[in-house]
Amino acid sequence: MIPSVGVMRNHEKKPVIRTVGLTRHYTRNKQTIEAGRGLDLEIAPGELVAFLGPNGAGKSTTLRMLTTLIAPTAGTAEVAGYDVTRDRAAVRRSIGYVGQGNAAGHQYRGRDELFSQARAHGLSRRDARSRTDELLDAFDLTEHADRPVSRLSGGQRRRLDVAIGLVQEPAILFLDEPSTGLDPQNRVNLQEQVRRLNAKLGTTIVLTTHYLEEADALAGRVIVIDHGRTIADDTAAALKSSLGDLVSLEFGSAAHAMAGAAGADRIPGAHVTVTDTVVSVRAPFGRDAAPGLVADLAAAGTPVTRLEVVGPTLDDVFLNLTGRSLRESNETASAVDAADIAGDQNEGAAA
Ligand SMILES: Nc1ncnc2c1ncn2[C@@H]1O[C@H](COP(=O)(O)OP(=O)(O)OP(=O)(O)O)[C@@H](O)[C@H]1O
Repeated sequence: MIPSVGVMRNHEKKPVIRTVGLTRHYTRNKQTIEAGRGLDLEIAPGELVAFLGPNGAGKSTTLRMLTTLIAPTAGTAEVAGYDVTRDRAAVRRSIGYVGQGNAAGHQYRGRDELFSQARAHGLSRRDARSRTDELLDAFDLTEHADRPVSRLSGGQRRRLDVAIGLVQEPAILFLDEPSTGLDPQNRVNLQEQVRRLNAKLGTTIVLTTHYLEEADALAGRVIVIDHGRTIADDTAAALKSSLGDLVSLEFGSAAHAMAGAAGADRIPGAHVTVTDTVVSVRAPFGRDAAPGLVADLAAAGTPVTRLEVVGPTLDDVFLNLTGRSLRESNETASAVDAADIAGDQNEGAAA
């Protein structure tokens, strides 16, 4: 059973993000694209939330509405108590936002970018300098800090982008695919920074990702988005445990496999499929049930010749919900021509 959608976990705290029926349509080649379809959402202060979904699911669109960069077609959203349509300036003052592109200007040094951001947010020269050094160090950028941004690698620029988003220690931080373009080591480094910010300062963080592992490892709450809709909303652990383990049993013959399938069917909540001599069983607590099942089948003269138990991944959760693999959906969607949508990307960007 998939847990409730759009439920705020901490009911004692007033939500800092609340959406009701949040909807966004685009028109492309005279066709309407429903990038956001009636999102109802409440996020409490201090939550670390990942929007997980394949390319084109509507994650960025949702983030761009919440950060006032684009206007909703319908529905409402409040961020930090301000309406994203009526109080855009107040919303912007209350948040940090790191978009998908490299926001850092090219002619400046990374150090200067950070320093000017810190000054722009009201820090004294001394504090701005120490904040700059702290962020350069945190993102392993110290040795690259005095090079023009144009000469940094894509991964280094991405880290600088995120560092810039963290300068003013916002109460609410939105990160649009912060890890894209980073190598695994820098990805872990970034995740560590995000986690620390959340834990140390209680910053509410909403990030988008199509990395299953990232959502799994980092976020306290995973909101799975597909075709502009929320299709699941819970902790990664709860989403996975709702699905259960996958137990594969191999037999010496197809007849034994049929007997195995009948035995596996008795496991509570089991979903059993048979392919030739292999029986696949998806069941909550399948791992715990497997030894007993194997023993029973051996005693009945239909022994298992090979056993494998695999815990569920978030990809399995997505597959179960949509009938598609998240990984494959990403690959397919990546092939779509991005040039088509470049037209109104910047709509509403000027406050
Ligand atoms: N400016 C635009 N004009 C027209 N269609 C758009 C525009 N921006 C997004 N779309 C479409 O809206 C849908 C949702 O896009 P969105 O960028 O929100 O998805 P996403 O989940 O963030 O994907 P990704 O992981 O690739 O960033 C897609 O079908 C996309 O092609």
